[in-house]
Amino acid sequence: MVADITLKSISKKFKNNTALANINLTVRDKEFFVIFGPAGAGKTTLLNVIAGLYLPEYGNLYLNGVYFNYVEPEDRNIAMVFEDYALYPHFTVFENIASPLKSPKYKESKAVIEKEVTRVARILKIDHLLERNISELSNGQRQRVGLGRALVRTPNVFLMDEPITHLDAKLRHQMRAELKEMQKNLDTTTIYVTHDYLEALSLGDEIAILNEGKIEQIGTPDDIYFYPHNEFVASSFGEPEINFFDALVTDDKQLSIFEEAKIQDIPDIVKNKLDTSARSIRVGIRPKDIKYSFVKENDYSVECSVYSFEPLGAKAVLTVEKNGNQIRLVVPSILQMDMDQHVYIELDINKAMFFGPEKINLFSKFLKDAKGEVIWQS
Ligand SMILES: Nc1ncnc2c1ncn2[C@@H]1O[C@H](COP(=O)(O)OP(=O)(O)OP(=O)(O)O)[C@@H](O)[C@H]1O
Repeated sequence: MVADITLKSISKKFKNNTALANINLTVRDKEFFVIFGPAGAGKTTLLNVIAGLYLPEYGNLYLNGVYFNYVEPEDRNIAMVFEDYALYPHFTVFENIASPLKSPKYKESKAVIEKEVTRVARILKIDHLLERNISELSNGQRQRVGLGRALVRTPNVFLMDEPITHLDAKLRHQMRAELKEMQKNLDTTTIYVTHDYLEALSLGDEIAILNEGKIEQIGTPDDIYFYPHNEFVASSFGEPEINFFDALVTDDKQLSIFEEAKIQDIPDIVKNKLDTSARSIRVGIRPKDIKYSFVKENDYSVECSVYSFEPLGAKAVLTVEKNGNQIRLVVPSILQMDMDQHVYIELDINKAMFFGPEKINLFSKFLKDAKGEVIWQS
């Protein structure tokens, strides 16, 4: 069953509040497509538009190239999985998973129901729990039953809205791997909403980043992490967050970030993009790409003072202060630094990203035309 979905110029308002503004995207058949964004970005609204629960004010939806704005939700063959599964608590796992197949629309035979429920329960590794009541399950097991109930219908498309957000960290990690494998086995187009960047990077074949109802970028996890289109995307992916520095472009096309220290020669490929007339640029460097030392090692060393030191197992997040700005680094946790202690840092300019006017990455591979349609992505 082929299921690709295209959204063209979709807009949706709630009174005066624009929840979605000119959304253009294509989800390819059998793709695991992630919609990522902060609270209130419009993620759930977008799923609801695809499911048919909201009609967009403007724009068209296509399923396999066929216009489907006015197809009723129940006729779209789209299964939605929410974080809150609303299971029947007094029924068994089997009965819960089987329930969609007993609805007037499907009314499957007993044999078909038995086969389908067993198939799905095996994929979700809950086949040993089929006779248990929902009230006797852990939260993680309940979430799987909820997924199972969506899976038995073999829909064209799955829509999943933060289905594992409230599981504990260990189980979430495990479920991430299982969801990915499950999707491969099921061979079904999946659109998955999350505000967790690790979930987005590990699950998505492609990720759309939504912010204030607009698409900031669409791309593969590598595109998003290594070529973020703008500062918003760069700062949304990575923990601790990427550091941004204001830099001055000098006449000889070098960069100056700190008065007291030089910056290594920037690569020619970057020089060619720099505009000396603009004079200022923002440099983004991830915390793992800044070195520390306790003595001034060379002309590139910048003296800072320790603002905070957070041990996180083997690694620690060291925050230092320079000229009133905070800079985050990842360091080994055995270092044990004291507040206000002096340290030196060195930026690895070869790992830096460069953001120009409008906070756009000079090396962005994400281009849109005047109508907001993506015209090029590597
Ligand atoms: N039924 C509604 N009536 C009025 N405003 C709404 C309605 N649903 C959503 N909104 C508004 O639309 C915007 C987008 O909301 P939406 O729930 O789609 O965001 P989200 O990205 O899913 O957020 P979250 O991660 O918090 O669930 C928000 O400003 C929200 O307040």
